[in-house]
Amino acid sequence: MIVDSSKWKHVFKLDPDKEISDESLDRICLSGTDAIIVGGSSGVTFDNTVDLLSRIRGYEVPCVLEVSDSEAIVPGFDLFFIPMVLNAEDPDWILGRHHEAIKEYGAMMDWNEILVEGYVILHADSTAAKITRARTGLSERDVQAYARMAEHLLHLPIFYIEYSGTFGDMDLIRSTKRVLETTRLFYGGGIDGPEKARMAAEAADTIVVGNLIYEDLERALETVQALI
Ligand SMILES: CC(C)=CCC/C(C)=C/CC/C(C)=C/CC/C(C)=C/CC/C(C)=C/CC/C(C)=C/CC/C(C)=C/COP(=O)(O)OP(=O)(O)O
Ligand SMILES: O=P(O)(O)OC[C@@H](O)CO
Ligand SMILES: [Mg+2]
Repeated sequence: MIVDSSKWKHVFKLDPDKEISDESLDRICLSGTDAIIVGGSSGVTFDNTVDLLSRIRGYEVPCVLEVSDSEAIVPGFDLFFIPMVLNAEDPDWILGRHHEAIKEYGAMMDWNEILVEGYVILHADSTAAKITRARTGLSERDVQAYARMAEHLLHLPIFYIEYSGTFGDMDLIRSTKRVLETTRLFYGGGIDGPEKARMAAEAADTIVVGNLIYEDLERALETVQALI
């Protein structure tokens, strides 16, 4: 069965490069979140991804692999999200790596399971920004233009504003959402509890909670309840 991500309001992002106990994972998977995304910008390997998938697979929650390294593509997820970093200065992260991966896996890919995310990375100090050499000093009009490109030029299902590690500008998220019609707006970055979860959920379609899982599990779980 193909999972439908178009109604998700809250997702947790688990990093295969970080440790999580069975008890914490159990609470995350049973929290009522709409889905778990498995992904990270560094240290993601085939082995640590298989390990995390096999532990999440015991639960019913939909589970997505957000591919950041073609050596760590593991079959068996419900969906695969493929980031395309629209504001990357290094074109490798827009289409280069994707071309290499499709050369290798193209013949065996089930395209119905694959969703491309148009990413705009805005936190200059994040690993993702450094790796991709993201142009982070963008104006509101720049970001809106990327959103329109994602929707109308590229027909992408997801536009992802990534502030990984810091809480972003909610006015920018709101004004970007206004220019999107069908493409879903994902927001991630610095959600450190229910208050910010609510603020972000009012501005974006789907919010992503990552680091907080590893920093304060109780508050991470409260971000799910905050949206109910
Ligand atoms: C049968 C079978 C094997 C089927 C699989 C088929 C399949 C899914 C094929 C995929 C084909 C494909 C097109 C793959 C893409 C390959 C690839 C490497 C693309 C590049 C992705 C990319 C742009 C990565 C850059 C980094 C990035 C944007 C990562 C996204 C996640 C992110 C930002 C996480 C935040 O990370 P965190 O760890 O929290 O770090 P910081 O806060 O420090 O930034
Ligand atoms: O880790 P945080 O800052 O919550 O960010 C979530 C997600 O957008 C990371 O890709
Ligand atoms: Mg993280």
